[in-house]
Amino acid sequence: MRPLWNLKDADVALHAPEDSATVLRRLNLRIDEGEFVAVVGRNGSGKSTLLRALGGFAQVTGGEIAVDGEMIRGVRAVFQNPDAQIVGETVFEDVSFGLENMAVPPGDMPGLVRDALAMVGLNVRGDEPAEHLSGGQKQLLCMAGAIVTGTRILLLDEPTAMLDPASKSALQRVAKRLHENGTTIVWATQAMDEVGLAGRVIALRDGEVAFDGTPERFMYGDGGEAPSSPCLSLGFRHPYAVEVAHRLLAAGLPLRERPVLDEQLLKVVPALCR
Ligand SMILES: Nc1ncnc2c1ncn2[C@@H]1O[C@H](COP(=O)(O)OP(=O)(O)OP(=O)(O)O)[C@@H](O)[C@H]1O
Repeated sequence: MRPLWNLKDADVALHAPEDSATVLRRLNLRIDEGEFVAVVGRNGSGKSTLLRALGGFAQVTGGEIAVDGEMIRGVRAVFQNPDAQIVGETVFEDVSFGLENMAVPPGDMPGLVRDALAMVGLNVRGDEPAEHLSGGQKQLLCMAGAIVTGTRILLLDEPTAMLDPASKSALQRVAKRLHENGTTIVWATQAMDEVGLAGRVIALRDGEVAFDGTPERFMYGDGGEAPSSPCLSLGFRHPYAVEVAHRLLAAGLPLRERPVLDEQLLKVVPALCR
């Protein structure tokens, strides 16, 4: 696969080297086109800084970061604080901002904006002032503004943090669909129940990579039977499906798969009864 980012011994600081301490140290990571990567870690571990570095918004102060410049040009990011990203006065103005930059004909914009709003499940009028939206609705608005451009690379920083369960599921489905259509997604999260959406987990601890592997290995470790895992070592709890599976394994039941998502657990358990 085509590498989009290749970090070699990269140190990353938030601002110019002279006024900011290094946040990420000696990162060695390669992320390829088409990957869906979950970036996890406790508060302050450096998830947002990594996304900023990938988006070109943070300083690489040591080592190197090689990027596929042509692909990266279209990258779209949704960061944690939606208020800092909303640029339009109304919903329509905000979502269409990226289209204006791409010189999309004005006549095409209403349909594209409508589709993006429907896709993220934000049911508000186009002329609604953006400042009237709730925190979660603003998060969905930013997501609509990111996907309306048809971007092939999405950087999402805890995009479901402010969402109710239905909106959270809807946004996860959107990400899944975009990924199936080839979009590269880097998704920072603290919600262990969404780690299984990704094909790869990068866990950060104190600015360093503490784990890089599949969601299954993150939740079950290398042995699979013991109730310990990189997930627990990093201070997180197993999501429901993993907790149940660990208990079934501890009870001696022969699970053929290692579920990470609830829907995977729902397939594994009936197989035990056959
Ligand atoms: N604007 C800033 N100025 C100075 N230090 C900052 C700034 N933003 C973040 N930091 C520091 O950089 C480190 C990493 O922060 P970062 O936001 O990348 O972590 P995070 O894993 O995304 O955290 P969270 O889960 O709380 O969002 C922390 O030690 C934090 O204090």
